[in-house]
Amino acid sequence: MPRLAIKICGLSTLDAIGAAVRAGATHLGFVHFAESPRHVEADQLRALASTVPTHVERVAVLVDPTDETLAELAATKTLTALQLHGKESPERAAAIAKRFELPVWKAISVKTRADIDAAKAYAGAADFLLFDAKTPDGAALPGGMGLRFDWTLLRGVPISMPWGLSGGLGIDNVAEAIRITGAPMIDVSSGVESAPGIKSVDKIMAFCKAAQQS
Ligand SMILES: O=C(O)c1ccccc1NCC(=O)[C@H](O)[C@H](O)COP(=O)(O)O
Repeated sequence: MPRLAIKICGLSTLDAIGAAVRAGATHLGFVHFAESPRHVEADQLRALASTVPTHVERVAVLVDPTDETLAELAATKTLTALQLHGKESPERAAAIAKRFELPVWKAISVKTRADIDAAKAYAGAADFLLFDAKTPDGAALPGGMGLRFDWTLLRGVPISMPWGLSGGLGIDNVAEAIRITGAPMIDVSSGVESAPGIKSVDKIMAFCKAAQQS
């Protein structure tokens, strides 16, 4: 595993996947949430994820998924993790991990230090925490909106499990975000797009380069 893990999220084309892999992304994210401009159906996810080299992780991004949805995605046999981006409780996260036998990532919506502290409840229930910006009440999506939180909130916070930073990252701020937070893993979606849901090969390359050089 490289010093810094990089997840490019919301992929829906072979071109963008190829660029992310060539640029050194360690994780690729596939959003399965109908309201998202990045939504991919299970069949599309299977077709896309099956082209990804096995050394690159394939993460499905879901919002309060039912067991039926999870079963459909798990049946693609292409995933290496499930990212829960809704209001899933620690108990629900643990139940999903047990039933579907895949590592579970829990997205933690952050606005205040209390949100970060509350993430401790997922120790032993989830395998990975992804700190992302809290989207406003009534927002169309719980993620992928290019919003950032105050990164200094993470300074000096002991986090006892694997974790990553997300929310509003882009080519021009990713180095600063890593410097402030010490994040071992970073995740980006809209920061490498030319329009909502449209990934830019050039931006993916530039983002990974900026992160790797930080
Ligand atoms: O990206 C989406 O459309 C999405 C929809 C529903 C739930 C989560 C979603 N994205 C989750 C991610 O992992 C994003 O990469 C993360 O929120 C950061 O997004 P951005 O601020 O656009 O880089």
